[in-house]
Amino acid sequence: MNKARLPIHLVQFDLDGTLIDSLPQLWQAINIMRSQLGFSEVSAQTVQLWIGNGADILVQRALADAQQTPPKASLIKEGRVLFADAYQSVAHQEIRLFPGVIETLNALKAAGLTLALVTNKPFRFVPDILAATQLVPFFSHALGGDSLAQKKPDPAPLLHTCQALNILPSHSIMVGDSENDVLAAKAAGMQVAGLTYGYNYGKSIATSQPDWVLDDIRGLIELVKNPHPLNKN
Ligand SMILES: O=C(O)COP(=O)(O)O
Ligand SMILES: [Mg+2]
Repeated sequence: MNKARLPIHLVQFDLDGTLIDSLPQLWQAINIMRSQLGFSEVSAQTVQLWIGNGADILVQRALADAQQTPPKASLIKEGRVLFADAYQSVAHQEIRLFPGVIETLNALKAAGLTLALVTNKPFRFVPDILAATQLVPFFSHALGGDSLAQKKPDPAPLLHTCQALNILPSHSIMVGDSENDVLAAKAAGMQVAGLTYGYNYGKSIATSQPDWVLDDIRGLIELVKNPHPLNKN
């Protein structure tokens, strides 16, 4: 059944796989960590399947794959430090925005909407990435995966952002590439648009049943003006 659609005042964006293609840098950092620990390198396609639950889980997945068994706590600890050092040095280098991102953010801002960032990436990596991609001025609020005790798919970061900006979840939309974004938005009582070009464990975002499925982020520009069920995919 179609829900009544309320006007949208706040757009919350995911980062990895939605605004930026961070796979090259995450892949590089995972391989640096694996090499330093004496493990073989992996393909970008494999690393892509591990993205979505923050850096700690990414490292755990990369080590479990390397050992073909759950890694010991001491190895995970070592891996996290090596990954963090490697990623810190490459995270913002030659980073690519997905097509239409700047055009979309400009159009939404010009339409008077408030924009926020809610990523599962640890917050310490976020400011350099936003600065390198010239995204800083767009966002009124930004949270990382370690900013609160819970991260997506928990609704807490999305609800926290609504509260901080004094905008109701029912007047907000989440935009992301992962089932974690869709689950968090639904649990928060927000509308949600799923993008097809990012990282979702190799699955189609449509399987999570977001309110809209978009192949191009520029689709948001019309959607937020008229978030009517007829626009629904
Ligand atoms: O850090 C991750 O695993 C994914 O980050 P995201 O929430 O911006 O997609
Ligand atoms: Mg993402």
